[in-house]
Amino acid sequence: MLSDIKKLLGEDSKKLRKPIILLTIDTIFHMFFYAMLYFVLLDLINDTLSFSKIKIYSSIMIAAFIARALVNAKGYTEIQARGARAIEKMRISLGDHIRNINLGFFNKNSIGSLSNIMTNDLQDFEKIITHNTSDLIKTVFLSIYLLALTFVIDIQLGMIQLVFVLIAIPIIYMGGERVSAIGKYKKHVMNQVISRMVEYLNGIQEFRAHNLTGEKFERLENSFRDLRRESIRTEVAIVPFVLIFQIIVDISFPVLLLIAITKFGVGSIGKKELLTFIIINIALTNVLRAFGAQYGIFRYLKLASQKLIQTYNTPEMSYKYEEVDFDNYSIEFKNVSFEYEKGENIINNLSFEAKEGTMTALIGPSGSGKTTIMSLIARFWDINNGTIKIGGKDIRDIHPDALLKHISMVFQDVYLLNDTIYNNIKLGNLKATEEEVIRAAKLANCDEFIEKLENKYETIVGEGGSTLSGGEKQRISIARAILKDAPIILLDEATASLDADNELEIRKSIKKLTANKTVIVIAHRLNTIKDADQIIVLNEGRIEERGKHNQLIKNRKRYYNMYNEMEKAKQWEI
Ligand SMILES: Nc1ncnc2c1ncn2[C@@H]1O[C@H](COP(=O)(O)OP(=O)(O)OP(=O)(O)O)[C@@H](O)[C@H]1O
Repeated sequence: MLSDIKKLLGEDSKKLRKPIILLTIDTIFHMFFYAMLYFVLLDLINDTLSFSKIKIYSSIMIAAFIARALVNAKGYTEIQARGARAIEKMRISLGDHIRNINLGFFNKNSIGSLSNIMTNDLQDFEKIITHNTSDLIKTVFLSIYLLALTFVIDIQLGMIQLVFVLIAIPIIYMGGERVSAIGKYKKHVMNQVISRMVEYLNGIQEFRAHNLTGEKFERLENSFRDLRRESIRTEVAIVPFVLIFQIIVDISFPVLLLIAITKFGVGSIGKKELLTFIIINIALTNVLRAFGAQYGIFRYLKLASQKLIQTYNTPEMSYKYEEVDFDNYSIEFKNVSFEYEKGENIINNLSFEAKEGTMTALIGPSGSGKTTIMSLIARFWDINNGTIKIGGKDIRDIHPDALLKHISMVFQDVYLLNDTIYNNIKLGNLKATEEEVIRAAKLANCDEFIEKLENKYETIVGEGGSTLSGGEKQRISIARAILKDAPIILLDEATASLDADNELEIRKSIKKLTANKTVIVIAHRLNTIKDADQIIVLNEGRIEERGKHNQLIKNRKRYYNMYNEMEKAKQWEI
């Protein structure tokens, strides 16, 4: 475990040494009470307990008590403060790490499991470093110390004591193994609860619309029930092992006492040794009991650090350059192949060039790979074969953050933070001035609807932007992109039926956003397609046709058919 702590906390683990040492010193002071008890009992037996001796013993006890209080207070406050600071840093670095991992990681880990890692696992790990580790170190240290003292008093008694400990330890270890096994499943159930809760809350509108709230809530309720069952199972799992462990520890006391008294009877140990042994044995029994209880908790909490290490060990996307300047912003795909899951090729040997300052429209049936191409340009995923170059530079050589500085993305599903409209637009460029933010809002045709709101730019938009219409949200995301002013624009046009006003506003704002930029657009509208410098028709991750509108119409193939479909749909709308 200490190696886990070192691995996860890095340099910060050294800062925990001091409070742990302080808390261990506290246990040494704790021993003073047993020492005093020994002397008092000895004096009572020898009838030598005088008032002056009582004064000395009391003073030592009071001094030990004060020393304990001081050391304990210092140790606990330091370990809490340092632990909390270390965990805060870990949260940030874990967030950074996850940001730079290939998105495949999110495919393999559900929302529930990721939330669990970022909240519960980190909290459990915090408990390990702020409470559990020092308590365990204390009990282990004290047990060894007391056991060694037993050997000093009498080797035979020490050996018998050791036998009891050696029988008890594997039992508590087995209990720990059981807790680990069941705890893993409990964590899995916990992930499911969070995932279903997110699913329920996100989809509540949809579920209501389809009269599914009852069924979906039942799904959620079932996961709550599973969690309750697993929580009880985890708690109960350790009980038999702790009980047997404690029975062995408890039995060891009278057995050893009997043997010690017999030895005293036959004269192989003296009165002093017998007394010392009794006191040490009482102390050791208590310490071992505490160890048993702590160990179960420790094994459960330890699961958290394993999950955290696993996440840390997921490699980040590699890169050669931390920052990059491009000579130009042409995008080139050369024999690119890509699969999300092994054996399922989604993009097949794809080659095309989108020249700087031009607009490339991607069209094709659902699932043909349009969104995937966008994600590959932004390096959310790394390709399996071929190269993607921007301005002649392979994007795999560039840090994902550096690459994204040159790219603006406007997607259909706009996610807004639960913050003011102003701050949501400013996300495009955190260094932008107020005038720049308002200018971008005006260019994106947001200004008019924002001015109608009671708190204008200071209006809080609600989680995910729930208080705004789809069109308004999309315009805010366009304002963001205008503010960012990146030379490459990846744009997924809205398919959702926007009202005519909204559509017109959005079209105008997109025109301003995309002027003179390298634009890749998933096109759903005829105007966009007609205006594009190049149209790529995709099917099953392959280019089926490519060219300008007039050219493709003449070809009379898939594009011609799709275009006619769109025309018909347009007439229907009218
Ligand atoms: N994260 C993912 N993990 C696994 N498979 C995925 C993932 N995202 C997309 N796919 C699969 O890749 C294929 C291409 O999907 P993509 O979203 O690129 O298509 P699209 O042309 O944009 O479709 P649409 O027009 O419906 O948005 C689909 O079969 C889809 O199921």
